[in-house]
Parts: sequence; structure tokens; C-alpha cells
Amino acid sequence: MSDFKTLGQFREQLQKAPRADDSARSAAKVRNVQLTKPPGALGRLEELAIWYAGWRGQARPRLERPQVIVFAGNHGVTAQGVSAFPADVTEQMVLNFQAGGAAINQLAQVFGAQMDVYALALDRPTADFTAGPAMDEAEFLHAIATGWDAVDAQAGLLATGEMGIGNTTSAAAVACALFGGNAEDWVGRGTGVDDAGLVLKAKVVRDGLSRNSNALGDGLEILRCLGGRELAAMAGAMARARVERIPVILDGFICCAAAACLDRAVPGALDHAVAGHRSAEAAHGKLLEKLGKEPLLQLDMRLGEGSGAALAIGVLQGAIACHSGMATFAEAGVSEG
Ligand SMILES: O=C(O)c1ccc[n+]([C@@H]2O[C@H](COP(=O)([O-])O)[C@@H](O)[C@H]2O)c1
Ligand SMILES: Cc1cc2nc[nH]c2cc1C
Repeated sequence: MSDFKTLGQFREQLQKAPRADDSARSAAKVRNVQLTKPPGALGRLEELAIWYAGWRGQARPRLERPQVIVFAGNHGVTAQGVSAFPADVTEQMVLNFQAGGAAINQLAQVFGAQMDVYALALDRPTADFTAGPAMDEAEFLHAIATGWDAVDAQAGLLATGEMGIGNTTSAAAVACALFGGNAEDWVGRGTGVDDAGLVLKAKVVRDGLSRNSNALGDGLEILRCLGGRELAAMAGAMARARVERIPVILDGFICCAAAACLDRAVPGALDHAVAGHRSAEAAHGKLLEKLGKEPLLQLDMRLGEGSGAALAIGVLQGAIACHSGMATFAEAGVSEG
């Protein structure tokens, strides 16, 4: 169980988290070149399997017990009309997740993942960040701790997803605070706002940054002041996974904005994470570039919920199955080139 009394304690856990196992990684590399295929013929699957082997500390790993966690939160900033959908949809979708009716339920099931859903104080939206910080420190720490505790320490993989009407505005503000540029560079259509909605979102992001200008020097402060509970919980879950050496697959724009705050707070904090997909949200590609992560999939999805990350579980399963299951040239009696 987490017992963070201060943000400093959380940061400290992340700073002292273990790194990947270099000897398992090296052994996996040696195995990779012996497998019955032309060198490099499995493309990015090869590096993916080696990355996974390093984090799990096994040269010939199996992917067992993948976990998908969906965190839901409500945002005070929705009162400004930044989403194409009403804020009530957050709670309605949580009921849908719990009943098994959402896209993420189907995808988690297809890839054999356990799926957990956490609704964070939906009846108490965060404060509108154009008027002040979205969360106070206690609320923020509580959301981080919820994410931290939600991770199954026995899981072999974590995919983090979210649900929160208004959260593409929050994520755009976070990204703009972290990486600079104009608000227009970071806002997108989210659930489907029109051109006027885009203009409004950019103004809201600008207002949020100027109202919280004293917070912009630190990744965790940016997440507290401009993020939301579901973003904080995703960051908490990713941090816990890092401590447990559980590899992570990142989802869309909102998930990556939360992740970027961790990376800013503790450089290298995302070394155990790969980008599951590039979503259709306008600035997701740019955010992934800032993170130095090449997405595994690009299917024009813009759902959130962890759906892109869940699909990428299948890619990782394929990579690991080949790496660990294939015969070597020597075993199969196949001539090397
Ligand atoms: O994952 C993405 O890149 C993504 C892009 C656009 C929208 N979403 C989802 O849509 C919701 C936020 O959209 P909005 O328009 O209410 O800000 C939230 O529940 C997200 O899961 C997610
Ligand atoms: C229906 C609906 C489902 C979602 N899932 C994630 N974000 C969402 C937003 C809406 C509006």
C-alpha cells in the first residue's frame, strides 16, 4: 500500500526505482540473432521483445497476467463548454465499463487482460484550472495513491487508460506547460468539437497557464494544477509499475500527457513504457516525439479508455511469442546466411 504523506516521498520512490536488468537484456539480444529468420526480419518486434526481457529480468520471457486499468475523473473546466459531450457521460461510461459494454472491455478480453476500473470522486469535479489549481496537494496525492495501489504487483504488463469528459483540454494545458509553444499547437477536437470549440479550448489553455504560472517549473506541479484525478492516477500507476519492473503500454493523448509529467519530474521514469498507438488527437504525434516514443500502431483511433494500448498488447504478445518460442538455427538445422 502507498503511504505518501508528501509529493517528495512519491518522487523519491520513483528516483530510486530499479532499472532494467542488463544481463537479461544482453542474453535476449544474443538469443534474438540465433532465431530462424533473416536478421531484423521481425522489424520492431525484435527490439520490443528485448525491451520486455530486460524489464522482466528474463532472457526468454512469457507475457502473463496483463492488466488494463481505466481511471475516470471529472473536470471543472467542462463548465466552459470545452467538450462535445456533457460531463455526466464520465459516470455513465463508468457504469458501462462495469457492465462490460465498452470498447475497452472487448479489447481487454480479446488479449486476456484483467481489467479494473477506478472512478475518482466523480461527484466532485476538479476545480476549473482557469480559476486556480485543479487539485490541492492532498487531492492530488490521493489520486496518485489510488493509481499506485491499483497496480497488481503480479501483473506482467500494465496498460493505463482513462475516461474523463473535458480531459483533452486538461492534457493540452499540461503538454503546453511542459513543452511550450502556442495553445493552438496542443489542442485538438477531443470527442468532436467544431472549429469554434477549438478556438475556445486554446483560450482556456492560455488562461489556465497564465493563472497557474507559478507551477510551471515542475512536472508534478503541472500535473496537479492543470491535470485531473484520472491523469494523476495514471501517473501513480505508471510509477508503481516502474518500481515493480512491470512494463507499461501507453495509450492516447491524455495518458501520454500524464506520463510526460513523470518523465519531467524524474528523467528516465518512462524507460519501462512504450507507446501503444498514435491517436487521432491532433497533438498526440508531437507529444510522442517529445517523449521520444515511436508508436506501435496508428489506426486513427481517438477513444481513450486504454483502447489503443490494449490493442498493442496483442503486438507485444506476438513479439514475445516469437522471441521465446522460435527455434534457433542450430535447433532447427536451418543454414545461416
Ligand atoms: O486517447 C485519446 O487520444 C483521446 C482523444 C480524444 C478523446 N478521448 C476521450 O474523450 C474524452 C475527452 O474528450 P473531450 O472532448 O471531452 O476533451 C475522454 O474520455 C478521453 O478518453 C481520448
Ligand atoms: C461515449 C464516450 C465514450 C468514451 N470513452 C472514452 N471517452 C469517451 C467519451 C465519450 C463521449
